[in-house]
Amino acid sequence: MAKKVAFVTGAAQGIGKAIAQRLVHDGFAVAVADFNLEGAQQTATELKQNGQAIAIKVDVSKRDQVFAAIDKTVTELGDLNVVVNNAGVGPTTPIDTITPEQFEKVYSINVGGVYWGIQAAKKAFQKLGHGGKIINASSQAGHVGNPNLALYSGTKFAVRGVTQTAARDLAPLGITVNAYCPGIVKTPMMMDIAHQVGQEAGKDDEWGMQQFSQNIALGRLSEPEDVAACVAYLAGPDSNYMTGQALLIDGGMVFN
Ligand SMILES: NC(=O)C1=CN([C@@H]2O[C@H](COP(=O)(O)OP(=O)(O)OC[C@H]3O[C@@H](n4cnc5c(N)ncnc54)[C@H](O)[C@@H]3O)[C@@H](O)[C@H]2O)C=CC1
Ligand SMILES: CC(=O)C(C)=O
Repeated sequence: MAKKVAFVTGAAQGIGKAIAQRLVHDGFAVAVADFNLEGAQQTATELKQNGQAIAIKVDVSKRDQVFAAIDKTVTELGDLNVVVNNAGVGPTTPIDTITPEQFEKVYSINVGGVYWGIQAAKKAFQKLGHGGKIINASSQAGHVGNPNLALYSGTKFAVRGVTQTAARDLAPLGITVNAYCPGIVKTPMMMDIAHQVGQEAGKDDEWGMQQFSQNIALGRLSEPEDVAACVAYLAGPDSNYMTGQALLIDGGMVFN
């Protein structure tokens, strides 16, 4: 079987790292792309014990950097089949505290990074003469408004909209576009959010996390690997007849 190549952003840690690990396990050569080059290199070194991986520094909010990172992936790994636009930031932003600078930063990364990843993937797939799969990070917070996350939640609703429209635009090229919507995942991002929510209420991190974990039907927080398993499905042939979807992987928090 021909080698498959995946490009994963935000793969130095957390969910992106788990996705990169799972895709290598599934036989992909993986480009670990992150703003944090040292972390990306560390992940790539670990992945190389089980397969092929490279590390690439990229700021996903910068269109030119995303195109250059995808070009580098094709040059070094020889193909491109899957692009996972996973990188994101999640500051807590009570509605009246949002500044133009925060708005610019969070939308540039969480939404801009998805637009640039889609454009660069489309260009590369067309140049390579085949279709491909684009997979974007949304969230349960992109299905229901989460308290104190007005800015973040807005970006994750936007990612669902971008995913649906891109799915329609790119279907004639043999490109599918889907999103994954994790619930509360034990990663550095979620630990930071729990810490901030706890501090604002004069409570500790554990209390902060409990505010998010109360309504999970399956009764536990998510591991990054829970998300990676569903992304592996979106990256593989079993999801070939699926496009424009936003898959909820939240242990049963949001039912729609
Ligand atoms: N942790 C959670 O509970 C949930 C996370 N998500 C989403 O999943 C994705 C991954 O989240 P986590 O792993 O939890 O986050 P994390 O904060 O643990 O890791 C994010 C990674 O993205 C990288 N990154 C940040 N800004 C970047 C930029 N401009 N360019 C390139 N890389 C950049 C960071 O260096 C880091 O390695 C995000 O899009 C997040 O919004 C969605 C739902 C729940
Ligand atoms: C960080 C996030 O996506 C949450 C709380 O759903």
